[in-house]
Amino acid sequence: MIVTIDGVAASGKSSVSSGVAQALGVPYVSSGLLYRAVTLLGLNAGADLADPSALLPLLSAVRLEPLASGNRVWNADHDLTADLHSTRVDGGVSTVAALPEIREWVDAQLRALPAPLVAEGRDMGTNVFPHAPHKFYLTASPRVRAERRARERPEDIPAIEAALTERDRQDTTQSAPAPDARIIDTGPLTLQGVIDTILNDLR
Ligand SMILES: Nc1ncnc2c1ncn2[C@@H]1O[C@H](COP(=O)(O)OP(=O)(O)OP(=O)(O)O)[C@@H](O)[C@H]1O
Ligand SMILES: Nc1ccn([C@@H]2O[C@H](COP(=O)(O)O)[C@@H](O)[C@H]2O)c(=O)n1
Repeated sequence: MIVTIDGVAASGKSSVSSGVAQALGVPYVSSGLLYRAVTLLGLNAGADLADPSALLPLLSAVRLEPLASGNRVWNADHDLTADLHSTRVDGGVSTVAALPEIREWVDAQLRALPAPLVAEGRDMGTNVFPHAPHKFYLTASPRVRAERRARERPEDIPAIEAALTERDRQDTTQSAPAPDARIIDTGPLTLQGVIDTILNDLR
């Protein structure tokens, strides 16, 4: 069984997926972490983030470890996870994610993972696991999402909102909801409310 949870930046995908996965007793995978890892390694290597031939050689030892409690991304024996959610990575990840060769590499990592699984990202329900029986798509207004993100990163809310809106724009190509996905506006809901909405659907 595979559950896909897609949505725009900071819509709650990771937090909701973690809660759903823990309730189901299965792992969840945050596909965005793989794109973030490619971006971080590219930045650290001084590589052109638009050049797949500069990025792919950096990925030979990268692997994602999906756990019900959270994901970890390793480069050989170096845990990258703590460095993946930063404004620096946010600024380059959409450029990396636009590369077909990188999307192909990420998709292969994801499809190699065993079911059952909760998979979150932008295109889990449309491209990576199109035959998943349960698909959800999370939305919320840019301002709501910025206010939520501001609680994690002490930055100016209008600046966060502008950055999220720009990332949404750059991600448009891969971010459309699957036609058979249930769309959930998370704005009026608490985090637990979104998790419960999905769990009730799965019963
Ligand atoms: N329904 C909700 N109500 C209140 N806070 C929420 C809700 N959903 C998520 N949050 C909070 O919003 C923040 C962003 O959530 P999360 O990181 O899960 O989003 P995301 O879609 O995975 O983000 P990104 O796309 O950047 O990876 C977190 O602090 C999370 O706890
Ligand atoms: N399935 C996906 C997941 C992510 N991306 C790109 O990665 C960026 C970071 O994703 P988060 O979920 O951690 O915000 C995102 O902005 C996309 O550029 C993707 O293309 N496909």
